[in-house]
Amino acid sequence: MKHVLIVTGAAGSGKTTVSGYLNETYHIPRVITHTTRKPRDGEVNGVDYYFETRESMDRLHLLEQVEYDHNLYGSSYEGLEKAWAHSELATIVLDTKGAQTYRKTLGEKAVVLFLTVTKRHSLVRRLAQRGDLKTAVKQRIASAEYHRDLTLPDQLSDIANVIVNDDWEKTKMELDKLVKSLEH
Ligand SMILES: Nc1ncnc2c1ncn2[C@@H]1O[C@H](COP(=O)(O)OP(=O)(O)OP(=O)(O)O)[C@@H](O)[C@H]1O
Ligand SMILES: Nc1nc2c(ncn2[C@@H]2O[C@H](COP(=O)(O)O)[C@@H](O)[C@H]2O)c(=O)[nH]1
Repeated sequence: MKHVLIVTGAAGSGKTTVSGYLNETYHIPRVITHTTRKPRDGEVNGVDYYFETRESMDRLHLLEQVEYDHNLYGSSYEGLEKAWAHSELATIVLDTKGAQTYRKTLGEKAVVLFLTVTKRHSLVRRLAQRGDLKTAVKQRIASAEYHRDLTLPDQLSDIANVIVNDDWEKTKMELDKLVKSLEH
């Protein structure tokens, strides 16, 4: 049975890092999503995101779309099918609202992984270390979506796999266990 691992959690919790690790280690493809956000330094169109305008976003046939920190983000069923054509297991990085939509739409095919950290201030430090501009970090941590995604939504609490991503070595071991459980 095909599965998609939904990687969700707050900004800076390590969603993209986790998805990259699963791709490099297990060749699990990531569904590339669409956004109207401007690319960060080093981000490449078609690799990190499909970068869109509000107009081009309107023309897409999306499975779900959200507004997050004043920008639109959305993902398509075609994107998921494209990833599933290569592998029974795919990953997608979503905010918690998108994670809930996927679970409602795909049921048990959507396996949810919620990332968190013990100390919230480490998230801000990680965003700065990633190279995000000071103004961008300030705006992000002031957004309602950032605060919402610090906590696992009630609707996902019974089904989500939770990883406290304080220590990357431990996180990798937990991810290895999760992948093995999905392979069986
Ligand atoms: N366990 C960890 N310890 C220290 N740094 C980490 C850890 N996991 C990830 N990072 C670093 O934290 C930064 C943010 O990680 P990442 O970009 O994966 O977060 P994200 O959840 O995808 O954020 P966003 O939602 O803002 O895109 C990166 O520089 C990454 O290398
Ligand atoms: N519901 C969706 N959320 C998405 C999608 N693509 C990314 N995201 C999430 O948006 C925020 C902000 O991302 P950033 O790259 O600007 O830091 C983050 O939580 C992503 O996981 C999507 O298609 N749908």
